[in-house]
Amino acid sequence: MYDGQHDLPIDEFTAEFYWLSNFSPAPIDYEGELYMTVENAFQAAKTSDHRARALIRDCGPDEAKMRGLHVPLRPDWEQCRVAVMEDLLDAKFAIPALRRRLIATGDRPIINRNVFGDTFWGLCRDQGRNELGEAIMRVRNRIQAR
Ligand SMILES: Nc1nc(O)c(N)c(N[C@@H]2O[C@H](COP(=O)(O)O)[C@@H](O)[C@H]2O)n1
Repeated sequence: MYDGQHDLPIDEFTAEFYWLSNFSPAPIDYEGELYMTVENAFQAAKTSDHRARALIRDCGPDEAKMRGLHVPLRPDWEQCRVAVMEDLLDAKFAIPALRRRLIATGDRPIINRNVFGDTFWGLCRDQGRNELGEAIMRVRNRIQAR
């Protein structure tokens, strides 16, 4: 039966779609260390400083986001950050329960709409690249193609 939603964009990573947020629980391995969310792993990936990584690993995702602002950035970060994000999302959506949820979104556009001005990873006031949403959709495409 048509549920009226199959082609509607998912455009907020809140409430029933909070699991799409990088801040939602998703234990993943990054370079041999366990991180409890994509956000923690992503912020740690910005740096090769082991002490900074450890501090980012052992806190919540909001704190990790803050701590990631102050790490010594690896020199190639601008060039590799989208690929790093996509690798972490591959790991997140390899978790069976999350993979099932992602598959259930079918072909719905996924848009990281936000109010905090992030026009790289999302859309703010209808402006932006939505790199996070695009990366999640590429992960979904790969899963669906298997
Ligand atoms: N909660 C939150 N506040 C902001 O101000 C943000 N820009 C975001 N975006 C998320 O932050 C991650 C990327 O971090 P960098 O800006 O590259 O350091 C990514 O998870 C975005 O979705 N979130």
